[in-house]
Amino acid sequence: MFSLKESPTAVSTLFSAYASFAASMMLIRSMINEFIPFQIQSYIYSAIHYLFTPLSTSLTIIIDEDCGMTRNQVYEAAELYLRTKISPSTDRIRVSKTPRQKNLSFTIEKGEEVTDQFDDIKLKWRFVCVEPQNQNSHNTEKRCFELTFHKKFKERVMGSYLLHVLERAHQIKNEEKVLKLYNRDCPYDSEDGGGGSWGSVNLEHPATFETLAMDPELKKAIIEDLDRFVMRKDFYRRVGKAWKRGYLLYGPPGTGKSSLIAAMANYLKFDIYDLELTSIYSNSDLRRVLLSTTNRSILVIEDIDCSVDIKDRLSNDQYQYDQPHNAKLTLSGLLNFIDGLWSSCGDERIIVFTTNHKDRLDPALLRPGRMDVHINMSYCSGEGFKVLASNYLGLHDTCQIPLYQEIEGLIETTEVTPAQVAEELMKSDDANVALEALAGFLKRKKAEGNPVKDEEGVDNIEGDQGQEAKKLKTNNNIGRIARKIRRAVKGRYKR
Ligand SMILES: Nc1ncnc2c1ncn2[C@@H]1O[C@H](COP(=O)(O)OP(=O)(O)OP(=O)(O)O)[C@@H](O)[C@H]1O
Ligand SMILES: [Mg+2]
Repeated sequence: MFSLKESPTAVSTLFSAYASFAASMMLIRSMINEFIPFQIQSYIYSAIHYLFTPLSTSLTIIIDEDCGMTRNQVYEAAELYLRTKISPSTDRIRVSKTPRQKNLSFTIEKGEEVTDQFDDIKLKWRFVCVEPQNQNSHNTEKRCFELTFHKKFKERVMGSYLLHVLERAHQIKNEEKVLKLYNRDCPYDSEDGGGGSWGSVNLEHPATFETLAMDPELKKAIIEDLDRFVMRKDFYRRVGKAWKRGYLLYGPPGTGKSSLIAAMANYLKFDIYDLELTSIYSNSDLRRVLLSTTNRSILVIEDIDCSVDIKDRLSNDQYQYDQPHNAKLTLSGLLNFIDGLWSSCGDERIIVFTTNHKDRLDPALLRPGRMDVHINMSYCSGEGFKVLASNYLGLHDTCQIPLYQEIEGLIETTEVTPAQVAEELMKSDDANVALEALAGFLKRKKAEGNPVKDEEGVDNIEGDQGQEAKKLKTNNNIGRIARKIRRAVKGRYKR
């Protein structure tokens, strides 16, 4: 060992050795350029490069922005994923926001690196942009991500890690998605497309399954049904059915039918298309409107019993669809129409009909198998009141409130809708005052002689209508309906 300080002669020897090595390399290079054909030169250079470069232990995956004409989904996923990995050491960050995004989004700038850890694997991401060489060319810059890691983790990165990136990106996209409420009366929004027939506003309905006052069993059954539906892509494909599901929500006004639709949309992150059948004048119109709806959406037709006059308007259309000559398009015809369209071009579609009068519906619509799930949205129950008291007054521990127990008893025997209960609870921020108001309201209702439920929750209306009303209005029925739905759903998927 020697130190440079101690031995100036050693330094000069080192420099002269380096100078003669550099001179010989230049000589060899100029001889190669002079005497060896160009094609062979590149082989020689790559062989020299191979000999003098130490064997690399790392592997780099290139993820280009585009694959041919289409966007590379892995690139898109990486872009979203890396937003969550920006660390304090990152020097430059880009910020953006589109109308479809709830929050600002941050991305790394070109040349920046981000590190990640997946179990015991250390990974390094780099964002690379290559400017077009010719400034006048129409080519835009080429962008890609480089993902570098130790070679020994190749299998795990290619399999589990990249899948993890895709899944996480999907979650982020869902969390950030601004849901849209499409309506044909809303002003047309060019950014949202919709084939020119739908306008849209942001869906800002705050209803969620947590805030819905419903029988807990029924709520659970609906959530399970939705979960199963979205996970059954392969099932629908295998059995050759359109990947869609129909719900019929029925019950008196103010029982939460529209709120349930909003809760479903918020839960699934599906947009809502609110279709007024009265605004449709022909089959071709209907087809155009339906074709311009997107996948992962809920098509809602409210108050379907009030839309019966569609029969006459649709029957005059010159483009009769799947209908015998002179036949009128019925509600079931409309459903066949939708089925036909969606089995050829729609995925992950939910259709919801609502009505206050199930008894007025076309029997074809109520036939088993027509709408997949029938949900009775009924009057407020004790369980429903609990949810509303917690939502509106923040009441959780209610054992100490005698008035609360009294109200629970009154609600079980009086027909009040959740909307009416909510209105009373909003009368004061003081829980006691609000509960007083509600108790007074319930007592007045009872004294006014509103149909009162008997012990089994069946009211005392007589006659045929009464029979139907009994089914509609029975609070205690909800649990049974929930069990029925579960059984029906299980049976359906077993088959
Ligand atoms: N089950 C419920 N849970 C929580 N809030 C409810 C419920 N039902 C009604 N509400 C409250 O009452 C309001 C009206 O309810 P909603 O519009 O959902 O009723 P609806 O059944 O669709 O009525 P309609 O038959 O008139 O369309 C809601 O904005 C909500 O505040
Ligand atoms: Mg409604």
